[in-house]
Amino acid sequence: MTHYAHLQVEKRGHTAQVTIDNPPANTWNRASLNALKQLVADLNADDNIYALVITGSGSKFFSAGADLNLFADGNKLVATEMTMLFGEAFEALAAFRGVSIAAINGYAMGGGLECALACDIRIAEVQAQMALPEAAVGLLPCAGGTQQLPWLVGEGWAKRMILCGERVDADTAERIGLVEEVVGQGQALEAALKLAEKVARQSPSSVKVCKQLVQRARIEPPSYNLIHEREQFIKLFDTADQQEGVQAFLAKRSPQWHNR
Ligand SMILES: C/C=C/C(=O)SCCNC(=O)CCNC(=O)[C@H](O)C(C)(C)COP(=O)(O)OP(=O)(O)OC[C@H]1O[C@@H](n2cnc3c(N)ncnc32)[C@H](O)[C@@H]1OP(=O)(O)O
Repeated sequence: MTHYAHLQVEKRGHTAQVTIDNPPANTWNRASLNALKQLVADLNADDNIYALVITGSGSKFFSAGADLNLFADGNKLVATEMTMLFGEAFEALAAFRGVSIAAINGYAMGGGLECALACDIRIAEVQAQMALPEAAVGLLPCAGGTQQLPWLVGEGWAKRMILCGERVDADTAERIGLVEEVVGQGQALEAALKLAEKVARQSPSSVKVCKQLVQRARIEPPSYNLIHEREQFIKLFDTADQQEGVQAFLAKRSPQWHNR
């Protein structure tokens, strides 16, 4: 299997289990961001993969964000390169064809939280802590944080986190809509994999289009999207999965998806 720098990848059925593995804090650097971009491209090309679960290695960090050593000498070329790499990697993750689930097993800080924000669903362990603390070190969240966070938690909480450096615990994160589920210590991965199994019971053709429709709701007005929704519904009838889904239901059997 291809080597992905600082990422462990294991395919389990229809799910790709991805572990950010860059001790001690699972920080992001050039190699791991390039690897994530390549990995998502490879998973998009694998018809057997319907879901991606991403977590951090060890029990303390999901990811502490960018490796701050990269920004120590004020090099603008490095800043430009890193913000491009973050953007490309996390935009690729957000556009993943299937469903992405962040299993937040510890600190998710800065670019670590932004990685989770690029996923469709977030599950946090009870001891996890989340923050966008870039302003505390003279930076700003440049991997989607200023745009994604307010969408999920509203402008007030986003400003508390981005402008005041507030760190939220898992229960607060659930209350404000930053994560959808809180589980016990050491249980995020298992919970995420279970949810991924539910994804595998849905038609991958439907899931792909539904995800795009939901994401479009952020940028296009409902008047336009409602028309688009109807068009996409009709287009699904070109897929083998549509035929299979309805026929399996009527025949009282489990569907066998084709991903086309
Ligand atoms: C576009 C994206 C931009 C960004 O992401 S900018 C970076 C944003 N992230 C941060 O600012 C988080 C920085 N880290 C922390 O604040 C702390 O960590 C925590 C609160 C998360 C945990 O604190 P504690 O329990 O005291 O652990 P520890 O000793 O600070 O961390 C263990 C080792 O990990 C290194 N480390 C942690 N975060 C980073 C980082 N972001 N870049 C480089 N190294 C990091 C530390 O230095 C240390 O290392 P050693 O054991 O050698 O002393």
